[in-house]
Amino acid sequence: MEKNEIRKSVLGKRNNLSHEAQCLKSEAIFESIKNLAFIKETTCVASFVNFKSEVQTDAINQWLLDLNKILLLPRIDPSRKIMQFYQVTDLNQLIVSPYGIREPNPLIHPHHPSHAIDLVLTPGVAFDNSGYRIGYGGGYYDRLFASISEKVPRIGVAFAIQSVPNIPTDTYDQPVHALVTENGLKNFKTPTASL
Ligand SMILES: Nc1nc2c(c(=O)[nH]1)N(C=O)[C@@H](CNc1ccc(C(=O)N[C@@H](CCC(=O)O)C(=O)O)cc1)CN2
Ligand SMILES: Nc1ncnc2c1ncn2[C@@H]1O[C@H](COP(=O)(O)OP(=O)(O)OP(=O)(O)O)[C@@H](O)[C@H]1O
Repeated sequence: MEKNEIRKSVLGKRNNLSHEAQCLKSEAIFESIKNLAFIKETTCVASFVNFKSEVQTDAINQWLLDLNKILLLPRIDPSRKIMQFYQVTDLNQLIVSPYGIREPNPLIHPHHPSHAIDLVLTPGVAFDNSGYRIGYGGGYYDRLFASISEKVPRIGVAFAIQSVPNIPTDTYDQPVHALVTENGLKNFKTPTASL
């Protein structure tokens, strides 16, 4: 299947999860993330704010804040095709962007350089058995991963129904090192992954 077909098919399945199933699965994913021992060693975590039928991340983000992590959330500039991270300390201060994602407000949230990130919790539409991912098609995470060290752990956060056997790859595609779903954490055999 081509990327676009996979994107459509997985989004169809994800949109079909009941609200209750989404909540329960998101809670299970949060529990798995809490059990990741190496999070203790991180200072600066790039996370995301769920939109549409994605895994709900507010509880995860609040937990990171409660642990005194530097929490970075993304904001995109679609005309320049760039994504930047801002430090957020209060999730109530996010503002809704024109395409409907809650994002940091650059007027009050400090911009943070991406080289300071030491863990990336990564959204996605589909992930395959090697860690390759399909997102919403902007290439924002591919560009982020190309610009930071490969040693920085990148963990996909998704429902198990978003796992697919194989995604066709282009030269710019960047895999995640692991995927956390409601069934737990799965590590991929990537050259630099060591979780
Ligand atoms: N929760 C979350 N935040 C995220 C991402 C994500 O996947 N999930 N992103 C991951 O990159 C970035 C946002 N990426 C986006 C990419 C496309 C569209 C969008 O509205 N696309 C149009 C079609 C655009 C086109 O192809 O012309 C649409 O879906 O209608 C929105 C956000 C940063 N923040
Ligand atoms: N490192 C890069 N430099 C420049 N352009 C890139 C880079 N990586 C990806 N792109 C461009 O981004 C576009 C979208 O890529 P792709 O369809 O793989 O996005 P995606 O992984 O679904 O989206 P996202 O990462 O935003 O979730 C492609 O047209 C590609 O040319």
